Amino acid sequence: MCKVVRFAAAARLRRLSTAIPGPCKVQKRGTDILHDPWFNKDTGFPLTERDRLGLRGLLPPRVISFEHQYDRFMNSYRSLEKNTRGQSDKFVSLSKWRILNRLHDRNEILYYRVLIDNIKEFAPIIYTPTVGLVCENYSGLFRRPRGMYFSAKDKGEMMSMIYNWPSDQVDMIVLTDGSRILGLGDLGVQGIGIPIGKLDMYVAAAGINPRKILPVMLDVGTNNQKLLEDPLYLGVRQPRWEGEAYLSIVDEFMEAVHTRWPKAIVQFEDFQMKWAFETLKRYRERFCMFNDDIQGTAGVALAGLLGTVRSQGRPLSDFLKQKIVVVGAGSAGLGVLSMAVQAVSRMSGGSETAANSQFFLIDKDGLVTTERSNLDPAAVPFAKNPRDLEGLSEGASVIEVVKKVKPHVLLGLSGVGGVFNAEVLKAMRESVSTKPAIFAMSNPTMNAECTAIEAFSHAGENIVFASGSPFENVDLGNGEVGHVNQANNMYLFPGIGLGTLLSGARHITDGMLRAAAECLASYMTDEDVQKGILYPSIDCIRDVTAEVGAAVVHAAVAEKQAEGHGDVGFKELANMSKEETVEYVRGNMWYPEYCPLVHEK
Ligand SMILES: NC(=O)C1=CN([C@@H]2O[C@H](COP(=O)(O)OP(=O)(O)OC[C@H]3O[C@@H](n4cnc5c(N)ncnc54)[C@H](O)[C@@H]3O)[C@@H](O)[C@H]2O)C=CC1
Ligand SMILES: CC(=O)C(=O)O
Ligand SMILES: [Mg+2]
Repeated sequence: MCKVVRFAAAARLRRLSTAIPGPCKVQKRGTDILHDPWFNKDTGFPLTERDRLGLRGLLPPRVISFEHQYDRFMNSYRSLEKNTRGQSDKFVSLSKWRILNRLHDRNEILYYRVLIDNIKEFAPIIYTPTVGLVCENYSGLFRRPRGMYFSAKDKGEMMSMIYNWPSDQVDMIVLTDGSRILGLGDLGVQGIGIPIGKLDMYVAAAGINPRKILPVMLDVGTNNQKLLEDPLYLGVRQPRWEGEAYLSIVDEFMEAVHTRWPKAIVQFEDFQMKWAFETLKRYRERFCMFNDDIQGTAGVALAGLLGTVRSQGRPLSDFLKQKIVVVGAGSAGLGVLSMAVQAVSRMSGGSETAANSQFFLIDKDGLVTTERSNLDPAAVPFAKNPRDLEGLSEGASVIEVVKKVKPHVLLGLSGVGGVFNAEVLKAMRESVSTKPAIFAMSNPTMNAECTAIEAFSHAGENIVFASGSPFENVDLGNGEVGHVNQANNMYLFPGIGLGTLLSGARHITDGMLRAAAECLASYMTDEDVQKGILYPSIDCIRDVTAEVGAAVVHAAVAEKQAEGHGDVGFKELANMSKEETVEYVRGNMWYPEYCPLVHEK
């Protein structure tokens, strides 16, 4: 249950609301409006509006209400489900994505309404896992462009190109270079599906106005040979730019964006590790930006890790005693470790180096120690000194580490499906925890370190389980249910973005990110957490985002980062109580309703 009214119920209440939304100005007339998904209402244009906007005769005469249009769409969706029964999962998922995408291309208000009202059902289609399939097949699926594409060929042109985007105001940008799309690797230009999916989540969860979002692909080539040889491939056919050439392209993009929209927030998404860390360091003091894979994931994982302590019926201070094995030393795994180590050192009042002792890091070459040659600088703080290890050495395998350490938590961010095999999961039965936790956080589903069924059947029924992509709860066969949590950064990035926007902060600080994570960590009740439910249902995503957004606003005020937003200045923000801040954030969420269109020359 959400903290306030269940979101879906709230949405239904709004459907019944009789308040008429204010007018929207449109510079177009006639068919140009019907072809513009921002303004198109399909058969929903009232007759007076048809007269005013030159639409008479361009539509069938009957005016269909919004509710009726909504029901018609859902009926076609249900028919599609029925008609594709028995087909392959891939076929069914892509068919569902296509029907939603066609609506997105045609009528944004209706699209976002069905998305918001049915977020639990549609998130797995517009987001992980189906978005991964869409990216893999993007060149073949491509019908219409969405967002902007800046390529290596546009060097020197970006400052003017940015003005080709039709919206005067952009608040939220999600940017990728396609180099590490989920656990699917380098997908080049096809990775644009990720910014589109993430921004759909921004609209659904944070109520960012869809006219103020911008998905961006920075296409600097691809090292994916299969794509380079694919005649349908739509990206630049060249190996990826590297070094200074690469950075100069990203610099140019960031300058162009902030020249046109100085307050736009840029979320970096699915960059390969070296550029994820490098760009975060390069831009976080200069622009309002964050890296979701490093920072958003870290907060969601930390909230989950604190939840596992509560699930054992232990006080939070016991976090200092937890043994945690992280499998995957990439941008996500290292981001999680660095936030978790900071939390431990804050709780203990000790140094971050001392805090490291409870964490074990494993990458594709096994346990990471200081003996590793070519140790990545970002992993250095988490490398174990072999002197501190009893019976384990450099490169020890996952099973060796789990057997020896008997960790409270085994957390995967490796991008490799099945790494938590039956042997590893069975070894977790010897965990020192009363509720061993398995976090298989890699996406999409095929890349999860294990499935939910595997986890409950091999590691035991008393585990806590979380995955990055959704799995069904597991029937344990004894009348009990093994609860599946979705440990995905979607629980935080919308609130980080919205809170930053509404605070008017110029930068996203560690304190703002920490506030977001702590807010998520405290969202669930003790009763739920002790049942193994660490994260809220996705049905509550707007409510979660309102709380997280408010926590971010508060932190921005406390750190004197907030400059205010619109009519609400720093002083007003600083005078708001916690509840008032949540209401301020909630009240600024856009909600899809047809507005009366007024023609403006
Ligand atoms: N649930 C969530 O919210 C999030 C999930 N992810 C997922 O995490 C995965 C990794 O993302 P990044 O860290 O950005 O990737 P990355 O490519 O930067 O890092 C992958 C890491 O896994 C290690 N690895 C590869 N094979 C391994 C094996 N067999 N055993 C142990 N370690 C192995 C690599 O050495 C590397 O350290 C992806 O699947 C991504 O979808 C990423 C961000 C958020
Ligand atoms: C969820 C996410 O950001 C990822 O898998 O990369
Ligand atoms: Mg990502």
